[in-house]
Amino acid sequence: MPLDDFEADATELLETYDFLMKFIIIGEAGTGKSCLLHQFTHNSFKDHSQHTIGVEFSSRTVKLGEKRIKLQLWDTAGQERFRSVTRSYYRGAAGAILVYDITNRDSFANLSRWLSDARALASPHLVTVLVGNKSDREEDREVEWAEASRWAAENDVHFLETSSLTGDNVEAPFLLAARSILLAIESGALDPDKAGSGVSYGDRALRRVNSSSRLSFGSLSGRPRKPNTVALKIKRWIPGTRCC
Ligand SMILES: Nc1nc2c(ncn2[C@@H]2O[C@H](COP(=O)(O)OP(=O)(O)OP(=O)(O)O)[C@@H](O)[C@H]2O)c(=O)[nH]1
Repeated sequence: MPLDDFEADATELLETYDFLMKFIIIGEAGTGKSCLLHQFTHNSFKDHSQHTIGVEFSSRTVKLGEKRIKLQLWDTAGQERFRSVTRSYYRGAAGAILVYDITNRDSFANLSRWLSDARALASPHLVTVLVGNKSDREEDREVEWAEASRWAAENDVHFLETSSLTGDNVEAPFLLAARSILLAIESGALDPDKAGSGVSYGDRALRRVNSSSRLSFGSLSGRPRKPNTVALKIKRWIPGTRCC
């Protein structure tokens, strides 16, 4: 294959996706949200992490089965003084990664407040994963795994522990949330076409429609999309002539 073709293919693979999902990362200041996200997006520990000011954005595309999912990741500041700003980013989130620090009991005690805020403001189908971070500091543990697991079950959220320092389990919360959201789409509980769902169809899905005149999501969605939502007409206008 000529090098140019190969590069075009590689670029296309990197940039195309089936679904775009909005995620928020929330929880008390200092629990390791930014470091968790940095491990997930850069595969390394973020040295000398500073408090987040307001909100920071990053993204990563993951593969679940045949589906490519682009995750839009909004890392929010945990400090109280930014709360009104950060809350405004909850709107339309499909997934929430709710982080506490296993060595800090206060960060666990405040979880209910974070969760109720997120549920009030994000997508009605919000999928939440509770993350107990800093699992590498076992000797300083203040929150037992069993207690957190119980809280998660009572509040209907997924749960796992991670270490942003060692990288242990850092991909799991994001993949778990994305998978739950995909299942909700498949079951018909979540409609990506609906405003505020926190999910939208990606360019890969659209391109497949353009090339085959029908959408193929395999088992993910049996419902065909309206053709007029994907047809894009571009008319060329030459200066000096009448347009259209
Ligand atoms: N040992 C250990 N330290 C961690 C881990 N994750 C983060 N830290 C440390 O915890 C501190 C806070 O990390 P951040 O990622 O900045 O915390 P944050 O939740 O984003 O804080 P805000 O932006 O203020 O909300 C930093 O000193 C990190 O080095 C971890 O998994 N293990």
